[in-house]
Parts: sequence; C-alpha cells; structure tokens
Amino acid sequence: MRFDYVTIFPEFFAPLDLSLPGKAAAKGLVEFHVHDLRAHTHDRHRTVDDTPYGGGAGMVMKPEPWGQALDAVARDATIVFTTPSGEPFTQALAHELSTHDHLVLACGRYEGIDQRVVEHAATLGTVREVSLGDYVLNGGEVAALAITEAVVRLLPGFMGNADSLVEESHADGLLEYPVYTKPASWQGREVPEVLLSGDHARIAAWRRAQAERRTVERRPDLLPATGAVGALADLDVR
Ligand SMILES: Oc1ccccc1-c1ccno1
Repeated sequence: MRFDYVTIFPEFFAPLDLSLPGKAAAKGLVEFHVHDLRAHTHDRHRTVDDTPYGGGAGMVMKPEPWGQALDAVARDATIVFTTPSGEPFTQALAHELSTHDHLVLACGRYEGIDQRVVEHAATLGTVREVSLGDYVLNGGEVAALAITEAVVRLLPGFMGNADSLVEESHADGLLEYPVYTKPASWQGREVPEVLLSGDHARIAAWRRAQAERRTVERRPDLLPATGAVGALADLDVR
C-alpha cells in the first residue's frame, strides 16, 4: 500500500519513520512519499494562498499548485482531503481505506483549499473529504497522520497478534471493556473477581456487559448500529 502526502509542512511527516508505520514500511507493507506543495509553485515567494473571493477573513489555498501536485501523484488513487467539513473518520472508514492500494492525503491549511481542486481531483481518482472530528485544527497534517496509523494497523501482516484487532473499541460497534493486569490488588483496589475466576464464559459475558454499559454511558449514538439496545435492559455488570 502506497501513501502520498501533499503538504506545506513536509517535516510534519517525519514521525512516519517511527513506531508502527515505520515498522510497516520496514516490513514492505507500506511506502510513504511526502511532497512539498511549494515545489509546485513558480513565483519567487513560492505562493500557495491568496485572499478569498467574496471577502472574509483568512486566506484560501490557490488551485494551481494543488492541481500540479495532484496531477503528479494522484492518478487512479483514492484522494483524501482532510477537512473539518468532511465525512466523519470512523473505524469502518479506516477498514474501507485499508483495502485501497494507493491513498493520497491532501493536507489543507488556512481557510481551506479552492473547491475547484476537489473537483479536479475527482477527474484523477476517487475523492473522499474526511474529518477527524468536530473541532478545528490549523491544518490537515495531524488528521492525515491519525488516518495513516488507523489504516496501517489494519493491514494484513502488520499487527503481530491480529486477535487484538477483534476486541478493540469500535471493532464490534461498542466501546472496549475495562482491562486489568497484575498486581491483583493495588492501593486497596482489587481486580474484579470474575477476571480471576478462570470461567471463560462468565468473563466473556462480563466483558460484553461492561462494553455495553460504557457505550450506553459515553456513546449512546453508537447503539442503534450494534443492536445491543435490547440487551441493556437486563445488564448485569457485577
Ligand atoms: O481543522 C482542520 C483544518 C484543516 C484540515 C483539516 C482539519 C480537520 C479538523 C478535523 N478534521 O480535520
């Protein structure tokens, strides 16, 4: 799987050589290519932005550098524009993107990228406008790194123990249950007895109930998708 990044801050992607993405690259599972948008400017000041038509505060990213950059790297790719006005990035979308061979992460700044760039990108490949969440960042680079990590860890052969992917939060539409490890007693706080019982059926039931309770308490918006609403009436999380 190939990832291309178009950004005015290429140094933002230095962490890709570290940790999980770095190991995936070393395993030959992925390759990362970072492109400086300013390499596609032709004026002395390497200009990438200008004032918005229609007025308003801030600056808009000019179409010409983006058009040239995407023409160079994005043909037949899935082009992901990270933007606060995009579709929510979810575990389901991470899974979907992990099945694509070539992702181009287009990292906007300022008040955004001229909309005609998105239209042009759709003539090159498949366009997705994706938001990390309902908040505002200074640019799309942080979102691009988060999307990269969420996608790369789903690639076959990447996670040493693929079983761990099954029980993660959102893997089954629920939040993850609470986890414990040694010591069994810490500062007078005990590990729930059920987890020490060796009764795997009871442990599984307790974990499911805990995951459902957490989801009801913290993310009720997820419940219709899981069909777990009916089971919540008789939750037994002792
Ligand atoms: O706030 C942003 C600014 C630029 C590019 C992306 C974002 C963003 C915010 C949330 N997800 O993406």
